[in-house]
Amino acid sequence: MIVTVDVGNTRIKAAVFEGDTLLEHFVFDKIELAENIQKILEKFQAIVHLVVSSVGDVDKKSFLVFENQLEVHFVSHEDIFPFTNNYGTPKTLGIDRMVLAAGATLLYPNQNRLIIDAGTCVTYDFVDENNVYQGGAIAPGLRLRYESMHHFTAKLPLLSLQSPENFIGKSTSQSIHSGVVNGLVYEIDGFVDEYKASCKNIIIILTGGDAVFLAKRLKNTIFANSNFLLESLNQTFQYKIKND
Ligand SMILES: Nc1ncnc2c1ncn2[C@@H]1O[C@H](COP(=O)(O)OP(=O)(O)OP(=O)(O)O)[C@@H](O)[C@H]1O
Ligand SMILES: CC(C)(CO)[C@@H](O)C(=O)NCCC(=O)O
Ligand SMILES: [K+]
Repeated sequence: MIVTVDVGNTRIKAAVFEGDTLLEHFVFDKIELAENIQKILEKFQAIVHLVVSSVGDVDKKSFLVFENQLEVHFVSHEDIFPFTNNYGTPKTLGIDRMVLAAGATLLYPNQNRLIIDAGTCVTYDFVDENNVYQGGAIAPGLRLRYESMHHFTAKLPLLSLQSPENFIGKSTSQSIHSGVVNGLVYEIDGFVDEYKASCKNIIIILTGGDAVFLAKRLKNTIFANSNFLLESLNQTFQYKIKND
C-alpha cells in the first residue's frame, strides 16, 4: 500500500492506493501537513511507501520525519520517466507536469495526449503518440486571476469564484466573474480546438482543483478527473520500481 502526496502552490493533496485502486483521498493545508500524514498512516497501517511530488515550498524535512515508519520517495528530475523529454529546459520543467505526462503516457500508451491541470496555475502538457513530451503552456488559474486583478488595481474588489450570471457583465462584480470564468473557459476551449486541429486523435485529460467547475462550462466535452495527479504519482512510482 502506498500514499502519494501532491504539494501544490496552494494546498496539499494525498491519496492511499492498493495496487491501482485509490482507497481514499485527502486535501489539507500546508500548516496541517504533519498531523494529516500521521492520521493517514494510523488509519492505513499497511502503507510502506510515501511518494511525494512537490512544486510548493514545503521543506523536505516535513516528510523525512516519517522515515522511521516507511520509505519516503521524492519524485525528481533524476527519476526514470516513461516518455522522452523534448522540453528546451528539462531541468526547470515542473515535477507536477512531469508526473502528469508520465501518468498519461502509462495509462494511454502511444496516443497524442493533452493534460490540462487547472490549479493555482493552469498548465497544458502535450505528449505525442511517440511518447515524446513536447511542452505546453502555463497560465494563471481561476483564483489567481481574481486575486491578481484585486492586488494590482486600486478599484477592483476581491471576489470569490462564482459562475457568471451573464456573458455581458452589467456591474463590476458581474464583469469580473465574466472576465475570469468565461475568459478561462474560452482559453481552454481555444487551446483544445488548436490541439484537435493539429492532431487527428488526441486524448484530453482535465484535472486540478477547478477541473469539475470548468468541465461543465466548456464547449468541448472533456471528462474531469480531479485525482489524475495523485493517480499518476502512483503509476509513476510503480513504473520506477519495475524499471530501476
Ligand atoms: N479550499 C480551497 N482552497 C483553495 N483553492 C480551492 C479550494 N477549493 C477549490 N479551490 C480551487 O482550486 C484551485 C487551486 O487548485 P489546486 O488546489 O489544484 O491548486 P494547487 O494546490 O496549487 O495545486 P497545483 O500547484 O498543482 O496547481 C483554485 O483556483 C480554486 O478555485
Ligand atoms: C507551473 C507550475 C507552477 C504548476 O504547478 C509548476 O509546474 C512549476 O513550477 N513549473 C516550473 C516551470 C515549468 O514547468 O516550465
Ligand atoms: K497546476
